Amino acid sequence: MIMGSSSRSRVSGLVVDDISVTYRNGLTALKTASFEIPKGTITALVGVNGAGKSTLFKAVMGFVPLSSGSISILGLPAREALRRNLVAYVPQSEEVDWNFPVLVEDVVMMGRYGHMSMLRIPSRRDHAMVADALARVGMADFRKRQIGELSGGQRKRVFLARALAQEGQVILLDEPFTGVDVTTEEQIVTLMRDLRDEGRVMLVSTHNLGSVPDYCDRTIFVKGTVLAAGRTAEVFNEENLKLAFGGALRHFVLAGSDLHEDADARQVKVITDDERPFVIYGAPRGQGAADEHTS
Ligand SMILES: Nc1ncnc2c1ncn2[C@@H]1O[C@H](COP(=O)(O)OP(=O)(O)OP(=O)(O)O)[C@@H](O)[C@H]1O
Repeated sequence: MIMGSSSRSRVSGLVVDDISVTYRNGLTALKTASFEIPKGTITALVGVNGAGKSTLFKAVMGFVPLSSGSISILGLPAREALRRNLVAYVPQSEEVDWNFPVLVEDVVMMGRYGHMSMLRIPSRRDHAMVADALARVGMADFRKRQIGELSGGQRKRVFLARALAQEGQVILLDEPFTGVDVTTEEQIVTLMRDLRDEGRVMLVSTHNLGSVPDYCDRTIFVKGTVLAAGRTAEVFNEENLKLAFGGALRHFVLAGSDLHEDADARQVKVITDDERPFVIYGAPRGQGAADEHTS
């Protein structure tokens, strides 16, 4: 249970306090989950399929009701922060109907709807914000294209542009790197770092474990609840990976003649989901702390 304090919550980006979510079919997808992340951070949300990552996003967005607990965003109750358009959501590709005929610039303009009157007539500022957002994700030349004609990576960038046009201060990205090539992944990471440096809160669900320590300041391990949360340097370790992923990850150790021609006792431990291995370089157990790196 996280105890509330008004001075602390003013600097907090996102505080999830003891929340539980039960779907209508009776399945409790999250039970007494808590974590807190400050502003100006990129946080990874990791866990196996069905662990509850999307449910957590939906809970923050107010798409599913909490059966208990509370969420505060930038020091405000979630409902108020949502009303003020402070939270932007970049969905998984599968959640979007790509056959719907809509231009790229119209998708990004949707991010401005919350800032417009009921008539939704875009102002000059709205158009400027859309152009800026598209330029920022490198998609300005595609503004008159149909969204359905774009590649997976280009669509992701358009949805990121929508979040920027919305001026979201808390941005939730649901698996932004699925089906994206390495160059696009790098562009998205660079953009996320810039947004972090502007003081925004980025929460990213990802299955690319190997890249988490590269760009995520914090990590939250999810498995029906929050197993562990904190600075990546402190919590992204073998123990929590095993707790969260168990048999879903392969572990192997390279040592001895597999690794060295001489009698070097050092070893390399690899924990992998077969996409991006997480590599721990170090001495064998009992011979000093391991130095952790990713490939
Ligand atoms: N609308 C729903 N109604 C009932 N159960 C649901 C609903 N949405 C998700 N669930 C269940 O809740 C649990 C958590 O699902 P969730 O989508 O949050 O997992 P996830 O961690 O995002 O998984 P993935 O990595 O596959 O995206 C799963 O058991 C899922 O089957």
